Amino acid sequence: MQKLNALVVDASTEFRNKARALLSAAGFEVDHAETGNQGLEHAGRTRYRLVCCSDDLPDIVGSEFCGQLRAINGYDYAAVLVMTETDNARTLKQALLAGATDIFSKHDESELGIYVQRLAQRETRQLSGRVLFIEDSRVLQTIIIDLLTDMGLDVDSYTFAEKAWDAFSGGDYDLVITDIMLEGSMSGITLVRKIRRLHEDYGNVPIIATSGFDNVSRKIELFHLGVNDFVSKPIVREELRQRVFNHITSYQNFRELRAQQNSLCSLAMLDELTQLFNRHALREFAGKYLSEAYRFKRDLAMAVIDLDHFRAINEQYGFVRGDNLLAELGNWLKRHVRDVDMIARWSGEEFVLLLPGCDNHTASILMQRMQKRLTRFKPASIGITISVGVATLRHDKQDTLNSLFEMADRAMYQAKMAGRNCVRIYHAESEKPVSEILE
Ligand SMILES: Nc1nc2c(ncn2[C@@H]2O[C@H](COP(=O)(O)OP(=O)(O)OP(=O)(O)O)[C@@H](O)[C@H]2O)c(=O)[nH]1
Repeated sequence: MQKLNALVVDASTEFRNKARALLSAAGFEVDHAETGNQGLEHAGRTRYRLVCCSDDLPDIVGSEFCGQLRAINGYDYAAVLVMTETDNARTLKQALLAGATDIFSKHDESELGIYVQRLAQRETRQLSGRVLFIEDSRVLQTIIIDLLTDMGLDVDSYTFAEKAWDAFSGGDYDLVITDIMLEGSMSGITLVRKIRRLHEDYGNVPIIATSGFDNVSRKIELFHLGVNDFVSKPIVREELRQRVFNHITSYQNFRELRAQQNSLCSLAMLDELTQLFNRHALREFAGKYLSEAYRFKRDLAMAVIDLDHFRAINEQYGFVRGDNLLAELGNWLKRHVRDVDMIARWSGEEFVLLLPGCDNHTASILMQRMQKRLTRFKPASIGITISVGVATLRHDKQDTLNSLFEMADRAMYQAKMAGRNCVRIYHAESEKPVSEILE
């Protein structure tokens, strides 16, 4: 990494001191010169990352200084800032044409301060991340691996796209840099196409294409294919460095945001105590269960499960133990329902289970089985029983989640009335839960 150093060229001691303070605060080591020629001499001896000069030097004008500075070896990519008293468009144009990076007013130091802070942050920020790099020229491979490792990145380098594709399938990369024309049976274009076909977790990785051709229509084709950026050969080290920096940082920011979004989403969907879905999540996902049942004319059952005498359990063992019981029960329920089912905590000690493909009879047999297993399970070492109400979707009545719940809840209430620890089915014909007890 190049040293973070700067040269201030200005005849005014006051301005030199101000500029030195700003640059030092941003982390630059600062040298100074009073005239343009002195400045050029310094620049000839030391390669500065940033040069800040007045447009009104005692010996040469600022634009001429910029031109001569750019001609010195190693100054192609240095930041050259011209400070002016008279902020006008002509000075700006002249300075930019002569090779200045930007022009700042001496009357507003904050702009210069922001610029140097940003530059220092970019220059000193060590990246971390993994790069998949495919290049068949050994010389170029060495140069680019050196650049990327210097930036703090881990590089997996390949000569053939086939091998790179194998590595990509098993790796978690933050960037892919691939030559488009590669030796071997798979081209860089095929590799890009394969990556972009993947699921978004991997398929969104940024891709920089490199190639010796510099044809605009081919570049546009590559963008259509899904390439994010293009660097022509011969590759300019500094250009690639800046592009890599931008792609890696924005992709990592994007991933961080997505992870935050997912965790917020699961926080909003999960019940904290039992780690089951909450009522909100049930409402969110039930639509899919219902619409599939209607669309494919399939059965959909709902079971409302309520713990018996939980108030007495709380009173006997304490609320904390009651909480532990609910947490263990949540975990147990998750493991004891089928993958296709959805279980949610509806309220305190009441749970709702959606059972796609089950009619009343099948659902009640499943619930009866669950009841028996649960009696043996003893969450938090407390023997419990449950009362369960079961109902199925009535296709002719266009039931909703609410109406399905109402029926299953009424059946559950009947189970309580019948002495608890039993399953009751709601029967649509009579609009009343029948006294069918499954024990
Ligand atoms: N520990 C604990 N208790 C809870 C929680 N949520 C609700 N409860 C308790 O669950 C009990 C529910 O009591 P009731 O509605 O009378 O029901 P029950 O005692 O189970 O009686 P039945 O349902 O008729 O068998 C109340 O004492 C609530 O305080 C919770 O998150 N943790």
